[in-house]
Amino acid sequence: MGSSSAAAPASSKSCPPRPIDLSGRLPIIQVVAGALIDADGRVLIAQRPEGKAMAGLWEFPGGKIEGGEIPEAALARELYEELGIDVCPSCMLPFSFSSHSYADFHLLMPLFLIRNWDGQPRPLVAQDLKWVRPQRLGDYPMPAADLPLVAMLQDHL
Ligand SMILES: Nc1nc2c([nH]c(=O)n2[C@@H]2O[C@H](COP(=O)(O)OP(=O)(O)OP(=O)(O)O)[C@@H](O)[C@H]2O)c(=O)[nH]1
Ligand SMILES: [Mg+2]
Repeated sequence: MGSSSAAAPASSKSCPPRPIDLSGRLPIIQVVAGALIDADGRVLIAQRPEGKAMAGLWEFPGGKIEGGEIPEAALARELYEELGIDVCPSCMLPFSFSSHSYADFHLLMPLFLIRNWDGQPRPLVAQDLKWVRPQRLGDYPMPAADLPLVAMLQDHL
């Protein structure tokens, strides 16, 4: 208090590089994703279809939040459209989120953990689905925004 020195906070020196664009030029895209976890503790990932951005990469099922939707409603809709399963919003456990600048948009994506659903997931949109042990998720190329989420899942599950 009262000092005019403008020393940077000590923590700023140790901040790891993060892919965030602070210029304000990027539109924010709000997406919601779910990590389905089966009885063996494996996580479901889906391979993005040909013709879409980031085709071939593996991701957590989900998609863009549409106008007026809350994240849980959007995720229930996306999981029905993409996997043919019914998930009750109260079974979606908020886990973490990604805030990541790609070249042309900034992604804001909450990730929910889901252990209960009705139906058998089918690749209605994805090229392929895989149930993967958390420690093996690194074997599958995923979008850059997902990498911190994968690390958190590996620590948590
Ligand atoms: N669903 C999902 N999208 C992700 C993940 N990671 C990530 O960067 N994204 C990006 O979030 C954006 C939204 O994804 P999406 O293509 O699934 O959206 P959508 O299901 O509504 O499809 P649509 O826009 O063709 O209708 C894409 O640019 C996608 O690459 C992820 O783990 N899951
Ligand atoms: Mg999608």
